[in-house]
Amino acid sequence: MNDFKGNIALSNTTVSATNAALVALRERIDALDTQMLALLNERARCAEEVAHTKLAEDPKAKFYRPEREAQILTRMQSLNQGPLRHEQITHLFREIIASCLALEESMRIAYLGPEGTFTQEATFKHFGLNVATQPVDSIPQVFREVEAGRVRYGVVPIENSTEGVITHTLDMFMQSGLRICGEISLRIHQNLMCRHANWQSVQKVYSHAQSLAQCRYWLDKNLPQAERIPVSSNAEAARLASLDDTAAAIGSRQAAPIYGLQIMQDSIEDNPNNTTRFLVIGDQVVSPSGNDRTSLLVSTRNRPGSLYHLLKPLAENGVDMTRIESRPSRTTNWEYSFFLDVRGHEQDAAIGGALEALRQEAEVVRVLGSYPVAVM
Ligand SMILES: O=C(O)C(=O)C[C@]1(C(=O)O)C=C[C@@H](O)C=C1
Repeated sequence: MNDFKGNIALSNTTVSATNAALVALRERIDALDTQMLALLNERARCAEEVAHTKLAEDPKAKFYRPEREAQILTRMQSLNQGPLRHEQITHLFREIIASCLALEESMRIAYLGPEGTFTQEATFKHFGLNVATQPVDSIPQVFREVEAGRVRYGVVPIENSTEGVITHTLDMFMQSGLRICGEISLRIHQNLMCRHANWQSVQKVYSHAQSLAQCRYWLDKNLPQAERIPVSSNAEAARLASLDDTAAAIGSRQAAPIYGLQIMQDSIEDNPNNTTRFLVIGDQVVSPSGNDRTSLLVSTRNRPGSLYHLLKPLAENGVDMTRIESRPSRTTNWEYSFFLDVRGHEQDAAIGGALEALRQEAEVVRVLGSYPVAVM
C-alpha cells in the first residue's frame, strides 16, 4: 500500500492523534521561537553596548571586526552537533552578526558589479543580506570607492580554483595603499539560464570568459552547436540572453530573477570543487584571529638567485607559504613583484622574523594585510 492509500485508510482516531502531535510540536516550536527572539534581542543589545565601549576607547574605532566574526563562526561550528549542517549554522550566525553590526554602524560595501555577479553573492555571504551595497564597473573602481571614503569596504575577486589568479586585482595593490581585511571563499555553481524551456536549441551562450572556461566540457557535450560569446560579466550575459530567444547565459543563480530568466540546468561547472576567493579591502589593520593568512608584496631587482633569496627567510623562520604569483613591475622593465600568501599573522614572531630578513634582501616589502582565513 503506498502512502497516499495509507493516508486515506487512516481512521479518525489516528488522524486526530496525528493532529494532536502536530499541534504539540508547533507549540514547542512557538515556545522555542519566543526564547530565541528574546535571546537574539539580548545579543543585539550587547552589540550596541560593544559599540559604545569601542567609541569610548577610540572615537574613530572600527566596528567591523573580521577576526572576532571568524572566531564566533568557528566556535559555533565546533559546538554544532546537528541536525543542522555546519554550513547552515554558519549562514544563520553570519546573518545574526550582520544584523548586530548594522545596529553598531550602517556600512556601505562596493563590489565588482553589476548586480547578479558572483562578487555580489560573495558580498552578501560575508556581510549578510541586508547590507547596503554599491555595484561598480571595474576592479580599479572598487579600490577608488574605498580610497575616497564613499564606501567602508570593497569586495574583489582574487583567484579561482580552475582558472587561476585575477591579475587585475593583484596589479591594483601595486598602486593602492589599501589593505586586505578579510577573505571570502565561495563555491561557484554555474547555471545555464534562458527565457524558455527549449535550452537545447540555443545558438549562442553568453558569459564571462572565466565562466565559459569553467564549463568547457559541459558545453562541448551538451551545446556543441552554440557559439560561446565572452562578455564583461555574467550579469551582462544574463541581460543579453533576456533580449534574445536564441541565446542562453551562464552565471550565478542570483542573476536569473533580476533578468527574467529561468534556470534550465544548474551546477554545470566541470570541476565540482570550483571555488573563487574574494578579498575584502579597506583601511583597517585586523587583529589576530588564531587562524590567519598574511599577504605580502615583495619587489626585487632581477639578479641571479633573487627568488631564492626572497624565499630563504620564509623557510628559515618556518613560515608556511601557500601561494606565490609574480607580476612584472610597472615601473622598470625586467623587475618583478611577487605576491606571497603565508599562513599566520604579521604579529606572529615567525612572520616578524621573516619580514625583518626579507627587508634586507628586497627593495620593497609591504604587508598587504593579515586577516582571518575564510570560514566556510
Ligand atoms: O565583538 C565585537 O566587536 C562586535 O562588534 C560584535 C559583533 C557580533 O555581533 O558578535 C558584531 C560585529 C563585529 O564585526 C564582530 C562581532
